[in-house]
Amino acid sequence: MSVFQLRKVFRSPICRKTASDYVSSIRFSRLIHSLGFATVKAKEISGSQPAEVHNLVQGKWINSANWNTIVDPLNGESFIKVSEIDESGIKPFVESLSNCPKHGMHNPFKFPERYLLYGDISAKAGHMLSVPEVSDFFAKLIQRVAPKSYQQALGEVYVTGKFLENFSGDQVRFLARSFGVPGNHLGQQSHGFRWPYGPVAVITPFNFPLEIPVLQLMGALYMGNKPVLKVDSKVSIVMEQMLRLLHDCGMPMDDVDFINSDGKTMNKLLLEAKPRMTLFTGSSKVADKLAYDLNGRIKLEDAGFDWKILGPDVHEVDYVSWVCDQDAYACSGQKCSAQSMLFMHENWSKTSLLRQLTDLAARRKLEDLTVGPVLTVTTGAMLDHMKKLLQIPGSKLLFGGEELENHSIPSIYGAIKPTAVFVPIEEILKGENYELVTKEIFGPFQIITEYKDNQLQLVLDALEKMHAHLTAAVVSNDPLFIQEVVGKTVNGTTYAGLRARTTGAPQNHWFGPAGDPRGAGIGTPEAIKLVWSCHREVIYDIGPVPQQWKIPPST
Ligand SMILES: NC(=O)c1ccc[n+]([C@@H]2O[C@H](COP(=O)([O-])OP(=O)(O)OC[C@H]3O[C@@H](n4cnc5c(N)ncnc54)[C@H](O)[C@@H]3O)[C@@H](O)[C@H]2O)c1
Repeated sequence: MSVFQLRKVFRSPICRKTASDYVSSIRFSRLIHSLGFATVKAKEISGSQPAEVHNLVQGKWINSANWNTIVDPLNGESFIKVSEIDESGIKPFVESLSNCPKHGMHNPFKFPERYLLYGDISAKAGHMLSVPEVSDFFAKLIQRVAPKSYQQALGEVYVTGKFLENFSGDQVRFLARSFGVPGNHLGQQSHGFRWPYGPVAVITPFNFPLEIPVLQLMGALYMGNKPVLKVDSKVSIVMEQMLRLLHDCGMPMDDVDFINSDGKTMNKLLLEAKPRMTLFTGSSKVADKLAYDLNGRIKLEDAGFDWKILGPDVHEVDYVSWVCDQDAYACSGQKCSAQSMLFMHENWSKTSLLRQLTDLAARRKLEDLTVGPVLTVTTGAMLDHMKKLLQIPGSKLLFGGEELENHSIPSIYGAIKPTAVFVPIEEILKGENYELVTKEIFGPFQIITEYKDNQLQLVLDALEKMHAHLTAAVVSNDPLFIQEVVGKTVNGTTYAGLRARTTGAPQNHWFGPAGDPRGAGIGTPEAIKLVWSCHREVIYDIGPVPQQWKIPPST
């Protein structure tokens, strides 16, 4: 949008309204036409009525000649056609990013009205996601492409809506709050500002098709950047629809570019367009490649091998068993925060915990998607991994370890029952086993081990050797135990206390890895400021020069 157009928008009566005026004025019409933005019907997408996903660049929805067909993860039908840009088609995206200067679309000295615009857009979009018809639409659309239970999918929409509500009104401008420090003499003051990077890129994976891209994209926009967004094509239909909702809520068409492509094409786009910052959420392998290719101009939310320790104090076995089951197997274990390893104090082995974990896992079924397709690991790969683990002395299969029954999940995806393999703690630490045991299996799969009172150091040694430090849980109400474990570990999102869990990335607390200077965060004001802005100091020194001042000797 040009300066002229922007001024026109802000002189328009709509822009003089407050966000809440606007929300109330649209409430009635939204209830009737709340899906006016949508171009697909979540439930009706099928092999005979395939949906189409388009690209957005320089303010226009475009197609390429190249259509990637996505198969329904539940039955293998070709149900979505994604218009994918190949390497020959990236020019408009490169040009679009290049048109954004380093100082961004807005900053505290340029178009501050846009902070308010994004407060308004967030208010409207947050409201839209709270309309049952709209939240149901997104929950069902998420379920179609990243199958998970309705409650898990709706949870994703809820968190996204609450996040948007959090940044309504003046909250976007408060993100860019500056501070001042008095100087050494009259007229001098230093001011610290949050400054945008300008052209940026957001790359996100398949498992949270709405929450991760919306939270990161909006953070980028709030701070004044111009993002190009790339979501895994398997699920990009969700963000395509969400962008249409955001446009409906007042987001200027040319503020965000949206590209569907394979990883290689996106990599090329990044090398040519040279975004000043890239936020990558996905596997550590791609993360490390991009960190190298982009000379470190990147922030990462990468793999999670997340652990939970059950401390020596045993309480509320039913509750803790239920949380363990949810952490390991909700969304078929495809949360980056899923519990990958459970360290159980021997006191817990004497309780019904393991039996309850077995029973809770057995309740999960394909019909309600409490267990379902695994989108990045095949059944064969998961079962092979299990077989390798079972060769470790003392290891045993606790439950699962079989393919799901009566399913039509295509063989490119995985379909196994929730699985737990026990491996003795002493064996985990052995050099020849450690890498195998701590390999992230992005599916319903966990390792369980046991430690005795005098073996806590072995547990801490195992944690010290891990390379990913995303989430963790210390299940204990013993403050000295919590202190010992939290003090000797680094995970970025650590829950401590009886109700501790590993999963849970709501909008109200920081979520992200620690122990890596490239680590990003998501969700909170601190995460947005860290990832999407840099510090700029302006030192005002306006004088006056003292009377009688004379040129001093050189120093
Ligand atoms: N830390 C977090 O917050 C978080 C959140 C979700 C998922 N994850 C992690 O993501 C992984 C699962 O997702 P995945 O297997 O689909 O990840 P992935 O790394 O294969 O893909 C992630 C995204 O990167 C794109 N991509 C792939 N190669 C690329 C390249 N060379 N250049 C640019 N883009 C490229 C993909 O198309 C996709 O959109 C797991 O390891 C999981 O732990 C982490």
